[in-house]
Amino acid sequence: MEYVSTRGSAPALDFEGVALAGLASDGGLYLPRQWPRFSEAQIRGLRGLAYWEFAVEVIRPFVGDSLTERELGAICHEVYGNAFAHEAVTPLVQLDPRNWLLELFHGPTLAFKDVALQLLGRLFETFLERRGERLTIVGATSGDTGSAAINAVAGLDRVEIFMLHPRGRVSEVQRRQMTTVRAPNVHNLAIEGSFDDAQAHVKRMFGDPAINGPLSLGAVNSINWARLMAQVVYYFYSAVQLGAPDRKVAYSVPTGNFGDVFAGYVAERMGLPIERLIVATNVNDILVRALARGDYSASGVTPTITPSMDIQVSSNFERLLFDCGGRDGAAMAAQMAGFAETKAMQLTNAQREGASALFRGFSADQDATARAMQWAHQAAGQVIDPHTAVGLSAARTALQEEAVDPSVPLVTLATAHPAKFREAVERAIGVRPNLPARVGDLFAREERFTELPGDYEASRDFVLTHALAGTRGSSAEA
Ligand SMILES: Cc1ncc(COP(=O)(O)O)c(C=O)c1O
Ligand SMILES: N[C@@H](CCOP(=O)(O)O)C(=O)O
Repeated sequence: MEYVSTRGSAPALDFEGVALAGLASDGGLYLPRQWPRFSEAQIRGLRGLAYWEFAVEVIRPFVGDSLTERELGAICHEVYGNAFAHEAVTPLVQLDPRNWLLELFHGPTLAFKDVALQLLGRLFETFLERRGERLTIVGATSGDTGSAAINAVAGLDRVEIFMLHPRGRVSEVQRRQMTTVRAPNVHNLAIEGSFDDAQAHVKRMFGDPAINGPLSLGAVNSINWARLMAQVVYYFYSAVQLGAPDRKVAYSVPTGNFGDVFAGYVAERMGLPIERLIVATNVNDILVRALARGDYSASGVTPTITPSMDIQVSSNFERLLFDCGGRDGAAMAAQMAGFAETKAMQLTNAQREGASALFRGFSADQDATARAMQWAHQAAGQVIDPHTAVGLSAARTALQEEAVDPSVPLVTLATAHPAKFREAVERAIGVRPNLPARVGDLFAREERFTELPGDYEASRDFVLTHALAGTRGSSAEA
């Protein structure tokens, strides 16, 4: 399998190269040159497999020669046979005759990010060991990617991780899950600004020879193709349980960086009968506007009770625009250069038509989010987190507005455990969810992180000096 950049000028790479490179050298994002296709018979053949076996089947075409069959099987078995608290890994829960939840929060850090990052950690280990190399990971988080990535790579000999989060804009549980990890290869940086600022710094580091040269940088954000690949698996797993390929399925996906919902798009491209993908956002609704009117223009980020989705520049939207817009790398590079300058762009007709064939966008404000938490609790006895509630609110709106075929099951992705956002949950439904025992004594452990100003150079220079000096774990002053 060969991967190409959305901006056309970076070298094509194999899976191992893409997993280690993160962002392409031209600033673009890697995608498979062609989508692998599963026939209906192949999809039917997945029925009855355990999650880890599903993962092997769905992931295999993307991995190509980078892993042997035996290596891929061993990694998937180790990750999905052991690291999750539910035997089904991502169980389905029925809410009413039409609505389902796909629970993605049974991993070690209680959010959907674990599903991919537990795998990515093992892939890094395998590839770096094989090459005899080291990797400096730079990541940006609005809370969940950071904790899941740190959990996945803490203690690995060949990896050093620097995680930037926007100071004061993640939940306390999310922050503690990052800052109480004592492994010497983990560095937490709390920067001034929003998640978008942190993400912009990280992307800039990949293109900055002052740092990506002396250090070999790697990514754990969804700019890394391997993240999305692992997320495709649970679309297949859930759709097959609900009757695919003989029955269509629709999904509502709480969305920020457009990674999770893009994985649904990939599943559809591979032949899974997905009838509709609902892009559910909070009031930071650039994606809803883009899908409705072709207007992708970023304004400031409004803090909400769904902080992980307080995002206005959605990395993976570029992957969709590239794929729907005719895969023209030069045109995509020009379009993204315009956006970098003006923070606004208009989708082309091809991009709009391509996207609207499958996607619809709906946003939920704070009241609608609280109402969805209340409905899930009262109607189905389910305590859900506010991000999931944004997805559920959008799902219910989509049904009312007939944006989804009434005969297909509609699955909302439950992206985080309610205990990660227990203040917001308690305010909405009067129930304070308990933290599962697997997160341990989170509130008794000492926090360690470094506060930095919001300028790019402060973050870059911190990473550079600490990684080059090899002072593992020294970012622990605060
Ligand atoms: C709990 C939660 N839900 C939803 C999202 C949005 O997912 P994506 O960024 O893949 O669109 C995130 C963060 O990314 C998250 O942490
Ligand atoms: N909500 C995310 C933001 C980063 O998204 P990613 O999927 O690109 O890693 C977070 O929790 O950090």
